[in-house]
Amino acid sequence: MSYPIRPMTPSDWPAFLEVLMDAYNTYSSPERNERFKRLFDFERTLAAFDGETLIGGTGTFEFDMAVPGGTTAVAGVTAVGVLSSHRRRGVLSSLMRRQLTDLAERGEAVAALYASESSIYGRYGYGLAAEGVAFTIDRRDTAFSPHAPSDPALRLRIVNPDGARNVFEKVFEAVRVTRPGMYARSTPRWDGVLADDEQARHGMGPLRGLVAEDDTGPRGYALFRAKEGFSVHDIFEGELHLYDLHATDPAAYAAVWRGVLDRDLIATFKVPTRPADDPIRLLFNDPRRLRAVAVDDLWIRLADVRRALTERAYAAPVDVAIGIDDPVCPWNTGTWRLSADTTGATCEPTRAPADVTLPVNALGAAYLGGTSLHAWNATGAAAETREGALRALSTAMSWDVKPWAGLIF
Ligand SMILES: CC(=O)SCCNC(=O)CCNC(=O)[C@H](O)C(C)(C)COP(=O)(O)OP(=O)(O)OC[C@H]1O[C@@H](n2cnc3c(N)ncnc32)[C@H](O)[C@@H]1OP(=O)(O)O
Repeated sequence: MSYPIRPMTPSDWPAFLEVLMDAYNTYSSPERNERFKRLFDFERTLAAFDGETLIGGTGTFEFDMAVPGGTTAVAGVTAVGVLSSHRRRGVLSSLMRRQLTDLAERGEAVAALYASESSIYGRYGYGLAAEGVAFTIDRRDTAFSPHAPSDPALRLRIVNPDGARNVFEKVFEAVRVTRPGMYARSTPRWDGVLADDEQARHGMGPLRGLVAEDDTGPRGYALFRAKEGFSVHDIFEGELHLYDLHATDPAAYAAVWRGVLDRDLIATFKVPTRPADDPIRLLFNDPRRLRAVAVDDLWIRLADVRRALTERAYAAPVDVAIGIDDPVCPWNTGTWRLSADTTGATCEPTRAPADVTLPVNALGAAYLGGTSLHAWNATGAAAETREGALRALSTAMSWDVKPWAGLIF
């Protein structure tokens, strides 16, 4: 059966919410729904219909996202859901194909998403491009190394997050361009970050803010929630969840972390996601005590390979003909000559034989600089016909700052 697809209008919103609630087995408060709606540009949504009934949908946000060497426009794919009565009939596949076609036609070369399950999006040409780490830290194990930076000019201040939004924004804006994957936060996006209703709390206490500043202004901040707790012997064993922590310089970074870790009466700190190369691992005296677990961060799909490859810089000069077979976005199929260096790149179709052949997922996975192509070669998914070409491409696509978006959308 085919299910016609068209962009949603505001009048489709209640039906779309019903689909999402059903698909995600969840409930969302009216306040949260309203906040969610404010994030959407209806022209960037798509819905599938069975007769008059909306049975599946998705949308994209327009992000200014950091990539190696700068920032570029990236479509952030979100709110993918299909009514449970209509699953496994190809609705998602139709939505994905249409969405990627629309993006490429609009000149948006790169799509990004957070996947609810890592088995879903590979078939549409997405590759896992960024990984984060989650930490569970015992309060007794948080000593810093004696080499941790410090600055006596820094002061810590506890703030009401609502009243300190401009402080967070200032620090975040300075930091976000430095790490591939981080994206600009619009006002409604900050509304979501700072939301503090019952649902946002997930059983924890109110959102609290901590700012590190000196006479020149803010240099770092953290956003967290805590929950008091007790052992059977009435010993305080509270828990703290750290959500957002950014700083403009090493001393402020260390000061904000210390300000969080030094809170009394907490037994365990949980940090759902940090960058894989988070410097906290170098600051801890005994880094293994951070008890790190890898978590998926961004999946990337090159909707327009040619254009996407010119929208980032490269770590080393490279000149390579890349063969791509892309059944989902057939306009990408062919051989592309990438000539690039540390300042930029050109990418043109070529009749020359390919030096390397890659699935489009591999290019997506490597796009933000965090994934080596070696493993793709080792699984047989990628291959080279010119010796050394794959390693040269992999080296050029790598980047010294690990990618991470750090905020699910
Ligand atoms: C970016 C985001 O928003 S991530 C959120 C994704 N949404 C969810 O997880 C909500 C709950 N799940 C759903 O709503 C649906 O099951 C969806 C959207 C994941 C899939 O929708 P469907 O319409 O059933 O997918 P569709 O029928 O097009 O399936 C296409 C293929 O994906 C496979 N597939 C679909 N869902 C899954 C899954 N959850 N896990 C593994 N494979 C899956 C199908 O088996 C099919 O495989 P095939 O191509 O080999 O035949």
